[in-house]
Amino acid sequence: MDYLLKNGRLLINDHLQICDLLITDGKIAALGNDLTAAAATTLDLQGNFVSPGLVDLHVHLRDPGQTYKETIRTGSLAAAHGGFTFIGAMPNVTPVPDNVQQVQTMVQRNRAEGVVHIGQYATITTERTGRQLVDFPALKAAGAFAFSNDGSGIQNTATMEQAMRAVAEVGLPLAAHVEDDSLIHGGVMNAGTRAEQLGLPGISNTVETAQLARDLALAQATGVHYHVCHVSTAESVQLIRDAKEAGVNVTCEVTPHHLLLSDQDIPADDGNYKMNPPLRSEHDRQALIVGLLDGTIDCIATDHAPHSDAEKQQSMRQAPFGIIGSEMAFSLLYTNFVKTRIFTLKQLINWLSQKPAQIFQLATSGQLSVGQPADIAVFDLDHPYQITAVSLLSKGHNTPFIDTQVCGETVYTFVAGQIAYQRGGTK
Ligand SMILES: NC(=O)N[C@@H](CC(=O)O)C(=O)O
Ligand SMILES: [Zn+2]
Ligand SMILES: [Zn+2]
Repeated sequence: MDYLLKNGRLLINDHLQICDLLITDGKIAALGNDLTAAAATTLDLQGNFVSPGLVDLHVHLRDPGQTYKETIRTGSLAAAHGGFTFIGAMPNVTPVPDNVQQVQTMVQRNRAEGVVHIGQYATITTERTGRQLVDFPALKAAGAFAFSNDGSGIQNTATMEQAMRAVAEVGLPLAAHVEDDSLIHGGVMNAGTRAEQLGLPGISNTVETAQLARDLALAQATGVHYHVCHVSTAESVQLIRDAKEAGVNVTCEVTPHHLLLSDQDIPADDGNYKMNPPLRSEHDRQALIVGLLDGTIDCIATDHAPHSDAEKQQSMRQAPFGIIGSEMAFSLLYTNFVKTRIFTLKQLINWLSQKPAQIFQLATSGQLSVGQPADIAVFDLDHPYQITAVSLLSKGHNTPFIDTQVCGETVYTFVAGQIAYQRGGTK
């Protein structure tokens, strides 16, 4: 079906301006005022904001293996609910996409069962453990869009060095979860005064930065496109800033929760505040904001990590790491950073759309221009709404942001010109 979107507001020359947008054959066919198209279905957007579809380089779909937590279907519906039209699916699923057949299976299933575009990560090592590298060229040919062992760091330096050399050859990004296992000591939240008050074991910043420093040296030597997942500390931002200045081919992402919360916001021993990396200090949080604003941090990715209610209702000592993020990322960031004038709307959309698409060289451009695929999100910037558990399309409800009042509700998400989500539509 073709659509004529009337009276939306688009960012044109840094300003929101009323503009119509015509979608035909899955592409943006025209932009302008007073467009008409007899054959298209007309939708009056009533001044709502028309954005390029958002791009999330980091989600966990749990399928196959843990489909009680999420499936390709529910995870992609959650993404569409948040205005995302492309997501990168992490490979910490069972069976592991570490071989040609499983990567091909995942690529086919993502296409058949997902309601948004899905890029499939293959692992770096077999079974996402040990030192046995995957067959990088074969997995690229099988359809992997990048490589990652997300969920764990690569502990052995020689393994990482060889992986980087091989991934540099195939020309895809290597997305690293940086975490030195020998420094964790059973920590479950950020080390510091809040962990001491709560009597919980802490995770130091060096768990992340020690391995990051190692990796940056290896990235410089190998020339690989090294992408750092969920950067969380001030020291990491500085290391990446220095590396970029030295010409290292490094990019990185930050999550909404690390931008929004610090460990001081953890009210009690509550599993919904447990994620990896943990919520850090206020000093770290401020450094992440500065890092985004000065270009050290390239983009925002949710690290959507669904778990069951029963798993997350436990103490932080027992609950698994991770919180959901797809469905509230834009609203939370818009409300807390754009409405408060810390970010402009243009900056936020750049970090959530154009920039991630550009650094991973995706087919989706993150831009609204004639001829581009019609991957589009429409947001209501003006009317506040409440994030509620019942409104979520994810199987997971594990987020500290339930019952938060925000603006920026998704009204429509179009993927390749078709409606993937619409407000008030059926589940
Ligand atoms: N972020 C998390 O706390 N958890 C992720 C793994 C990961 O992103 O490292 C998960 O798969 O649950
Ligand atoms: Zn991770
Ligand atoms: Zn993750």
